[in-house]
Amino acid sequence: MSLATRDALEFPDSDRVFLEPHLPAQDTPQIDMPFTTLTFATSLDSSLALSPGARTVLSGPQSKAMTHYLRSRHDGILIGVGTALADDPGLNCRISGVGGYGKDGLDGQPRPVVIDSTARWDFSEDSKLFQLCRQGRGRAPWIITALAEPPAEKKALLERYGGKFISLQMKIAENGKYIIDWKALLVTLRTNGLQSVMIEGGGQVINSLLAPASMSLIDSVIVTIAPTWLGRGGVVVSPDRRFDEGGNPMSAARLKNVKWYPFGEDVVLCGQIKN
Ligand SMILES: NC(=O)C1=CN([C@@H]2O[C@H](COP(=O)(O)OP(=O)(O)OC[C@H]3O[C@@H](n4cnc5c(N)ncnc54)[C@H](O)[C@@H]3O)[C@@H](O)[C@H]2O)C=CC1
Ligand SMILES: Nc1nc(O)c(N)c(N[C@@H]2O[C@H](COP(=O)(O)O)[C@@H](O)[C@H]2O)n1
Repeated sequence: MSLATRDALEFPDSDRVFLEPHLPAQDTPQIDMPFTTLTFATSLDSSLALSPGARTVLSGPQSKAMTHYLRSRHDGILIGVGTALADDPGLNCRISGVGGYGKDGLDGQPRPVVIDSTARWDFSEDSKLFQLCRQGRGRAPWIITALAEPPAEKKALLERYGGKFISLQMKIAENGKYIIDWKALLVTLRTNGLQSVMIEGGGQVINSLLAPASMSLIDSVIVTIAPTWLGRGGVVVSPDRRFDEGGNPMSAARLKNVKWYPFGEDVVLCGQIKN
């Protein structure tokens, strides 16, 4: 076995079948917006991680391979800067047979996209993403920022690896935080060539995307549920509650066309957001 394939993950054809209806069609071009999949791994108490700074393994081996297969089926993979800071993630696809893992080029490798309104991610040549770029096993990130002029040094490093900053106008909330317009972001990603994007997290990204104004932009939801409780204090997926016309609380969002697939010790839930 060659060095290139020794650490590759296997995801058998038999496991791919159930995912197909939930994935972007391979031969249907997306015109204005990319196909958007919301996908993450959660605990039984809806936590993504033990704390905002903690890289936490939830997926078992089979669902981890599934996540990498999903990465191979999307042009882009989007996270918030909180995840970049906490995890120093690779955000590449390690399925056997994609570019860098048994094949030349970068075929099957998604474009990492990081929402970082104020360009606070202090990446360097040592960041995992850039190591993978040097090894021919991943693409350089696009960083979505509210700054019209991102820091020159970071810009130069990014561009050296084929990445870039994308400046996008963002509103500022009362608490001083930038708020992205999800539709504008997705249109921008499509304009930049991405036909499909998987949104992995973390908590702030998912909770804001599941707000009434943006949840309809999600085409597919694929969630891995791991048989563990992380306990209080974790990074929780729990969007703001909604209220009906009478002021009574109602669910924030609900899925339709739901399918559950046991996968190793985990269960994978697929569905679409109910409008
Ligand atoms: N289990 C899983 O599948 C995953 C777990 N995680 C975990 O999640 C944790 C990180 O989550 P969070 O701390 O919530 O950070 P996050 O990854 O959601 O990033 C938060 C930052 O992203 C930007 N951002 C997010 N939403 C925005 C919006 N609507 N408008 C403008 N900017 C926005 C802001 O700069 C914000 O500070 C990490 O511990 C990571 O390991 C992350 C992804 C997947
Ligand atoms: N699917 C899934 N299962 C878990 O248990 C996880 N902790 C995550 N986290 C996400 O994957 C990123 C790490 O990716 P690399 O392995 O470094 O490529 C991490 O940053 C989260 O986005 N996902």
